[in-house]
Amino acid sequence: MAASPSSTLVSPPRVDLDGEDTSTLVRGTPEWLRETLTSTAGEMARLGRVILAMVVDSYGLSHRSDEVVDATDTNFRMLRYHNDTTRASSSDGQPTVGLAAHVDGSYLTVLFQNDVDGFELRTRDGGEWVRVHSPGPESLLVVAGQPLVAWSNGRVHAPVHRVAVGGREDRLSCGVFLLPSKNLVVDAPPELVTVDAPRRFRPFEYSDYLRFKHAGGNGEDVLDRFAGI
Ligand SMILES: O=C(O)CCC(=O)C(=O)O
Ligand SMILES: [Fe+2]
Repeated sequence: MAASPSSTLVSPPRVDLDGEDTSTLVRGTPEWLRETLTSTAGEMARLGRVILAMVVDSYGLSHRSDEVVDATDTNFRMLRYHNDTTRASSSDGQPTVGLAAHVDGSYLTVLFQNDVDGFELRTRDGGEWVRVHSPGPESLLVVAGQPLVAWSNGRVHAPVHRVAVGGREDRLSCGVFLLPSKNLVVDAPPELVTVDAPRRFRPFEYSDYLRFKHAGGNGEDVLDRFAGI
């Protein structure tokens, strides 16, 4: 059966890029690696912000992209999924899950993985898991999360995803989570609430959503339960 995520993750350091002192990003990490991590996380965060602005622009709201992008924070996280052959297959033929199915609580997540696949998306009808193959070391995966669903009044889809393990090597990944600022009120702009597309979510403070999500599990219905109208 599915292993608990914590048993396969090796001390994922959470890095607060917006902290006062970025040199404490990776305390206990050698200097040479610290610099690499800091610049990698910084570049991935920059890319995340550019993509978020592109999403806002794509709704004809370029005048709003600064206000959305400026009210964000970032987290950088590194994950290691052990290739544990004793748990590589289970009696019911289901893959071993290294990270349980969830929907992200970020606006966007920018992910990089080594060449060991394992990231899987659930199809929108909920019927099937689809493996996302990394096209190569120069590619990143960008995943939408629930705050973007709320901001876009339901236009953006935040996919349920998980990580399946059991390959020949450990899977390594790192990701930047582009989050609404903690006390930001996440709300769809008036342009996206129309007669044809009535309001789907009440405005909410991001920290309240996070508290609700952490208490209530990772189900894809979290946003609806918390703020659905
Ligand atoms: O490790 C991965 O590829 C996915 C990580 C992920 O989905 C998450 O941390 O939210
Ligand atoms: Fe995720």
